[in-house]
Amino acid sequence: MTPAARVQTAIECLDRIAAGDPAERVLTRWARGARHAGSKDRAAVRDLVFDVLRRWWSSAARGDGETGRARMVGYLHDTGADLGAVFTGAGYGPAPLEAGERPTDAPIPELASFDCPPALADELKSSLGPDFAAVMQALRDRAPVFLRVNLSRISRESARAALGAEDIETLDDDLSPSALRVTKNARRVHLSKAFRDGLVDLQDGASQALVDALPLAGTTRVLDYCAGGGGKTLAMADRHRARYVAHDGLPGRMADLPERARRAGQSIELVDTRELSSQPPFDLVLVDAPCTGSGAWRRSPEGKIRAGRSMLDNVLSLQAGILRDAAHHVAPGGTLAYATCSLLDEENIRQAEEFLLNAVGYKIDFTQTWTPLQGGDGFFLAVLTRR
Ligand SMILES: C[S@@+](CC[C@H](N)C(=O)[O-])C[C@H]1O[C@@H](n2cnc3c(N)ncnc32)[C@H](O)[C@@H]1O
Repeated sequence: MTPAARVQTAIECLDRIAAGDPAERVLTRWARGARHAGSKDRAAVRDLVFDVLRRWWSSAARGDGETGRARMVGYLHDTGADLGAVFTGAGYGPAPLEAGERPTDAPIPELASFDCPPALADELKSSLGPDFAAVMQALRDRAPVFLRVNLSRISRESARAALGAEDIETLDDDLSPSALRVTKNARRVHLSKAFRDGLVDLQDGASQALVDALPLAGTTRVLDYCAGGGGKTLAMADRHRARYVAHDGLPGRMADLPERARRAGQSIELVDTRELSSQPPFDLVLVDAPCTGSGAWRRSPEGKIRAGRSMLDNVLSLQAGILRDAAHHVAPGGTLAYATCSLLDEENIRQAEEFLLNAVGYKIDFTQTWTPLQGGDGFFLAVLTRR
């Protein structure tokens, strides 16, 4: 595909996403039908679509319209691209720009310039305070790719050297002693020997920092109540030897965990909700709760364009129910660690405080937050101890 044809394909995908189709489904459907598209084309179209999703409002304001085409005009203009070279109509590219389609350089509304979802602007402003503008700006760009080094198997320095031998360049990252930031050939990580041998895994740097902060020392039984793909289960298991049990309300989400655990040389027991009810209580229960994902909007920008008050209200009641249920599995003297990748106080500190109002015998030990200004995703952690 020519670069212009990739742009036209991204425009068509954006129109479907704007109509409500999930981005992953739109991209998968297009890729299945596009026999002419190679892996580089698929990656380029995906990148373009996700770039525009990250800049949903500024691209519409700059391109003066809400179609995929207007947004693409606004986005490409914002990045300094030569629109005349792309919008030629040649090689399956987008048709030439008409007179009324010129992008604007006039000032655009402040919220649009931050690409802040209007429906949650007040919540984001009050939660982020003086960091609001800087965090929203950071969320307009792609997330860095981080690796977690399995330090029980290899040092960070040796992992960096092993990756470097396959032309994958990385830098140590301050977020965590296990974190490497990939600076070259991130797309090759999956194919590398270090990855296949379980010496490194893909994991955001703030996720790793969050696991560093968990009071795992002295625990012998640990439950990851919302384990999903098991990123945090595996990070915990690499840091501290204990028996790890993984659970998820949607067990299908854990489908990759056995293979990831095998690669990492870890043993993780997977249970469903019924099996969990007959397990003895745990020293530490991690609840990495479903949330708006606002801290990870760089990585999953579709969440930003779908965000709204009713979605937030739904996750708030889901989180409250999950906390109540998970608390039943904490042993006396044990720890309930509540985490989200949200930037919103309502999902974070206020959710933890609400839980404490009704849960007898718990107190907050400490809380910690990370924002994209530290380089990784935004995260919140409340460590609650049970008497
Ligand atoms: C933020 S994700 C977890 C990510 C995972 N811990 C990781 O590090 O990769 C939240 C998970 O909560 C799960 N979930 C949703 N409702 C749940 C429930 N009622 N009980 C337990 N897990 C639930 C979702 O299926 C999802 O996998």
